[in-house]
Amino acid sequence: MRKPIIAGNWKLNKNPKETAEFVAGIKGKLADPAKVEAVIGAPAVDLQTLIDAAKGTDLKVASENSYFEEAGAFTGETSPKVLAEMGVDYGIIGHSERREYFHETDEDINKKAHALFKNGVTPIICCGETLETRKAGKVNEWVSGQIKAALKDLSAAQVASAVIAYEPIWAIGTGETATPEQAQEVCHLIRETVAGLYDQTTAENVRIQYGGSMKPANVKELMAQPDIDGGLVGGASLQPDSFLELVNYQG
Ligand SMILES: O=C[C@H](O)COP(=O)(O)O
Repeated sequence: MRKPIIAGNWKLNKNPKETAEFVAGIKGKLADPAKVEAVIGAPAVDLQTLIDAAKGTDLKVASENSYFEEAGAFTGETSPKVLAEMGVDYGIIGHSERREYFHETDEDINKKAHALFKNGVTPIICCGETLETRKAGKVNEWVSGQIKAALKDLSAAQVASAVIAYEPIWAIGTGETATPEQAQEVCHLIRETVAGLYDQTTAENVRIQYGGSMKPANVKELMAQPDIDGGLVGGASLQPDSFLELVNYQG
């Protein structure tokens, strides 16, 4: 049985003061952690504040990016080893904004996945197609290609414990959400891809999130889809009330 996982991704928003205020706003109001996992992904400069503020709550913490090397002459990068030492639970990697604006490749993302696992941080591996790719009818080959590349040489046990986020780029921050059927279709394809690469048990264990304008108004119908196990949420994760509505979608 896969536990639902609702993860906020704040992107380049919030400072440490706003981070502490946010956690104060959700304290004591999160869903039963046995029923749903609540995660916030914050900018690197806010992570220590987030970790400190989240102590004693059920909120888990994610980095938004990390490098594939642990230390050395890599100015400006974030070490997966240090993230682990700090107590970060999850590491978002391969977000389409990283791929587009920072030219991250499938190979980089695979190396980052290995580096996170090596340090005991669970990756949230993002994938998803552009509108052009969708219009060209190439969603399946595009997304399954991203998944195959991202998972290269990971063990079945690692993949079973990972989270994959399907985020159609045309639905990110646009207010335009994929229909539950569209989201389900691709999340199912991702699970099938994992089954083909590994086995049925691994595919049944890996958690798959949908991301792209998920909000309180559509969370229930998206989460009702059999292959959607959670959400990776940008805009609607920025305010405590809206994040709480998402995390508490089961009522
Ligand atoms: O990582 C989150 C996604 O990019 C979705 O962002 P959004 O909820 O603002 O559309």
